Amino acid sequence: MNHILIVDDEAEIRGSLEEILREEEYGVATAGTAAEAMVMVQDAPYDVVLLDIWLPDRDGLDVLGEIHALPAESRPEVVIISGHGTIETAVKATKLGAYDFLEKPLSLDRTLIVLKNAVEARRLRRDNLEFKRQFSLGSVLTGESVPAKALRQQIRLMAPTNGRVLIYGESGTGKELIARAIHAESERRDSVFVELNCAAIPETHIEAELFGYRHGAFPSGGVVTAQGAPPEKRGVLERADGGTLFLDEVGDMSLKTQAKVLSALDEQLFTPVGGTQPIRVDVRVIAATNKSLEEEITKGNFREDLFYRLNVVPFSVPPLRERKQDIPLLVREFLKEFGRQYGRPRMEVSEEALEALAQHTWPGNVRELKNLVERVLILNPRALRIERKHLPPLTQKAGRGQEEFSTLQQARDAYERDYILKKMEEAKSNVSRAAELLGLERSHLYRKMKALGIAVRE
Ligand SMILES: Nc1ncnc2c1ncn2[C@@H]1O[C@H](COP(=O)(O)OP(=O)(O)OP(=O)(O)O)[C@@H](O)[C@H]1O
Repeated sequence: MNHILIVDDEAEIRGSLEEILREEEYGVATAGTAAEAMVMVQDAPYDVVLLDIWLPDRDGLDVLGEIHALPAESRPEVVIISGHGTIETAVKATKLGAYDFLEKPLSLDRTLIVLKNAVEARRLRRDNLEFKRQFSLGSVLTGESVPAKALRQQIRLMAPTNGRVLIYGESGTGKELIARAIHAESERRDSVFVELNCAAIPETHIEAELFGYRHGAFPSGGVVTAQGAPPEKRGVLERADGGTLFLDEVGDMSLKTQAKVLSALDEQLFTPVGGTQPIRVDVRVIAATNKSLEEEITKGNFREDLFYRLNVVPFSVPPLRERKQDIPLLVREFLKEFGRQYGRPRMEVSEEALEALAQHTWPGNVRELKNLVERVLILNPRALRIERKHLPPLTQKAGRGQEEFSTLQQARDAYERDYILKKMEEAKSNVSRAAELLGLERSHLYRKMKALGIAVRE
C-alpha cells in the first residue's frame, strides 16, 4: 500500500481528500500544521506528501526544503497544493524539487493522476537507490578471506579520494568488479563508468577508441562508413568526462599510445584523431593489468613515467587458489544469482562438492568458478542441491579420458583449452603470436581464452 500525508490547515479539505484517497486504497494520514507534518515525515516513511503552501505556523516552501534535506531513502515526493493566485509560488516550489503542484479548488481527476505519477516517481527513486546499494561493496565483492576483507577496506578508503588506481591480478580475479566498486563508492558515482579493454582492441584502432576521431581522419584506408564518408566518434576519454575511465589490460598499449595517454592524463586535455580542437575533460582513471608492469618497464615495453602516473594507489588481487576459503561463499552467491536468472528454486551445495572445488587450482580464477556454477545449474535442471557427481572433471593437466566428459560441449571446451594452452606455450605466452599460430584475430583469441577460463598472462 502507498502512503500519503495530507498537510493542509483547512479541515474540510483534509477530510474530503482523506476519504477519496482511502477509497483509492491509499494509506492516508493528515496534519494541520507544519510542525505536526515534520514530526510525522520523520517518524514514518510516506511515499507522497500533499503540501499546502499556506500553513498557519510556517511557509510551505520551508517545509519543502526540510523534507528535501531528509535522507534519500526516507524522503517522500512532495506535491504542492496552492491557493488561487499563488501559482508563481507553486512554480517556484517545483523548481525547488516539488514533484508537481495542484491548484485549489482541487480537480479530482488531476489530483488522482498527479498522485499516481508521484507514487511511481517515488518507487523508481527507491528502486534506483536499492540497485545502487546492492551494487555497493557488501553484496558485490563476495569473500570473507583476509585478502577479500582487506580489499573491501582498501576500496572504502580509496574510493572517495580522486586518486588514480592500478589494480594487479590474474585474469578473472575480479579487477573490473573492484574498479566498478571504487566508482560506485566515489563522489563520481552518479556519473558514468566507461571501460576500455586495451587487449581486446587491435593496435590500429586503440587511439581512435581512446581519443575519438573527427571528420577528415583516416584519409586513406582506416575507418570509413558504408557510405564511404569518415564517421565521427567520441572516444572513451570524452565519454567518461565527469566520471571514471577503466583501462583494462593497460599493459597492452603500444609505446606510442602510452605517450599520448600520459600527456592526456597529465593535462586532462587531448585532441581527437584528425581533430584540431583539444578537448578538456575531468576523468578519474582506474587501470588494471595482469602483467608485472615493473618487468615490462625493464623490458622496455612500458613507460616508467606512465607507470608512476597510474600507480598512485596500487591494489593487488590474489588469485583464487590463494584464498580458497572464499569458494563456498562465492558458490552460494553464484547459485543465488543464476537461480534468480534461470527462475530456479533455492539451491544448495553439498560439503563433498565444496571439497572437490577446493582441490582445484582455478587458473581462470573467480570467472572460471562462476562459469562452472552456471554450467552445472543449466545441465542439472532438476537438482536442488549440487553434489559431487554434478561437477565436471576439474583437473587441468592429468591424463583425461573422453569418458569423463558428460557433454560434447565439455569435451570440446577441454580440447580447445588444451590446444590453446599448447600454442600459448609455443608462443612464449605472447597472445598476438599465439593468435597468429592459431589463425585467429588476437581479440577473438582473447575472448575465447576468457570464456574458457584461461588466465591471460604474458
Ligand atoms: N569477489 C567476487 N565476488 C563476486 N563475484 C566476483 C568476485 N570476483 C570476481 N567475480 C566475478 O567473476 C567474474 C570475473 O571478474 P572480473 O571481470 O572483475 O575479473 P577481471 O580480473 O577484471 O578479469 P580480466 O582480467 O580477465 O578482465 C565477473 O563475473 C565477476 O562478477
